[in-house]
Formats: sequence, structure tokens, C-alpha cells
Amino acid sequence: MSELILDVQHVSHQYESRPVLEDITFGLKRGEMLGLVGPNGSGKSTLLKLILGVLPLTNGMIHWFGQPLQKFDAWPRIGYVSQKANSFNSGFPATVSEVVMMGLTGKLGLFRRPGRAERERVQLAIETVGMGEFADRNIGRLSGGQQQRVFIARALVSEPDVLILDEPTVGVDAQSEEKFYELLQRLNRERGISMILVSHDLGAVSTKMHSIACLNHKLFYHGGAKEFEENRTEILLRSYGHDVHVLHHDHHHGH
Ligand SMILES: Nc1ncnc2c1ncn2[C@@H]1O[C@H](COP(=O)(O)OP(=O)(O)OP(=O)(O)O)[C@@H](O)[C@H]1O
Repeated sequence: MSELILDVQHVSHQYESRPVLEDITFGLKRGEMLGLVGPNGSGKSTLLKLILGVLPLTNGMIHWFGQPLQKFDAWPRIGYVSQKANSFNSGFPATVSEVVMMGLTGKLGLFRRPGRAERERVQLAIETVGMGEFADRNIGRLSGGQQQRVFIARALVSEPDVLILDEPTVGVDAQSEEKFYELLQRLNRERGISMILVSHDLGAVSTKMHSIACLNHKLFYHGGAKEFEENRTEILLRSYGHDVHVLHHDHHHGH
């Protein structure tokens, strides 16, 4: 059996006295691509914040690579790409290389100048996401889809075992979105990078991810993407309270 790299056990969370997450239990295996879905306000971002140690854990247990979250300190093993990543405007004064270099500041310390080895790693990460020719371009002058690839490069530069992506394709056109999923699948296949991807696009996650966790304060489903797709109407009725019209882009299926 493959190693459980993330283990979430009986996690609950409330803001003030309002419960947002109730008794959440699931895991992520090495090499797994997990899609986290759920309606607006269902607690997806809250769950990510708990997993990333941004919010204090008050109920339940979280282990990363077998270590309790409270003791875990190998954060460079976990790459995070936030929802608000594609918000740079055209005036933002940083090049693609500089933005990707920021992914190393945790390792470098904020004021140490990067050496040749670091610059090579940055260049490699930029090439991995297919943005090699844009390395010296101002980040604000790229499209949303291109910016999102740069944020993947920034997350990759510390050579993580896991990527956590919070709605990475919001505001990205369908063609760039398809290429973005291809990139994620390649990183998974060639480097064995595990992923948790939060998305509203049920059609995309159920075809691109291996497994699905469906959240609405409680976990209503956790299992294979194929089984999710086969029982989608019933799962969504239970969790969302109604069936959700799922948009299947033609290009997702190549017909
Ligand atoms: N810091 C906070 N203080 C109080 N309530 C909060 C806070 N952050 C989120 N909430 C509330 O908790 C609930 C869950 O929010 P959360 O952002 O985790 O949901 P989500 O599933 O990520 O939503 P969306 O899909 O809209 O991003 C929402 O009702 C939200 O208003």
C-alpha cells in the first residue's frame, strides 16, 4: 500500500461559535491527485488553512509525512498556489524569474543573494512549466493562464512532494485550463508529485483527478473519481442539496 503522506483525522473547526468543519477524516497517498469540491462557503479554504498550519488546529489530528502538524517543519516539501495568485496587474515591478526566485526565499533567507545554483534551479522550474522564453518578461504583462504557470514554477522551485492548489484555473480561458491540467498530470506522472486541488469545476476534477473529496461542512464523499462520476447525482443531492449542472467542455474529452 502506498504511503499516506497526509492524514487528517476527526478535524473540526469553528469561527467564534459557528461550526464550519465537522469531523473531517481523509488522507492523501503518495502520488495521488485529490480534487476537493464543495459549494461556496462549505469550508474548503478553512480546511486548506488547517492543513497548511495557517489556522490553529483545535479539534482532531493532522499528520504530514507521519509527523504531527504541531511538530512538522519541512514546509518546503509542500508547495502552495493560492486562489489569488493571478492578481498581478500590469504595473507589478517583477520579472518571471524574480517571482519564481521568491519560492526559494524560505531556503535562502530574505537577504542572501541567490547564487548560480539557485538561478539554475529557477530557470529549470520556469522551463518545466513551459515559460522559458518569458523568464525576463514582467509578470503583469502575461495572461492569467501564463501567470498561473509561473506560480506553479514558484511552488516547484523548492522541489516539493506535494502541491496544494486553491482554484488555480479561475479566470483562465478553456484552452489554457486544459494545458494547465496537462502540466499537473505531467508533474504527477514524471515526478510523482501528489496534489490537492480545490475546484468548483466538477466536470474537470472528476476527469483529471484520481480521487474526490466532497465537502459541505461535513465530508459527504471521499473515494475514487470514477465512482464519484458514476454516483454524482446522488452524492450532490446529499451534499449540495440539489444536482449541479456540470459543464463538460468538449476539449476535456477531445470530441
Ligand atoms: N476568518 C473568518 N471568520 C469568520 N468566518 C469565516 C472566516 N473565514 C471564513 N468564514 C466563514 O466560514 C465559512 C467557510 O468558509 P471557507 O472560505 O472555508 O469556504 P469555501 O468553501 O472555501 O468557500 P468558497 O468556495 O466560496 O471559497 C463561510 O461561511 C465563511 O463566511
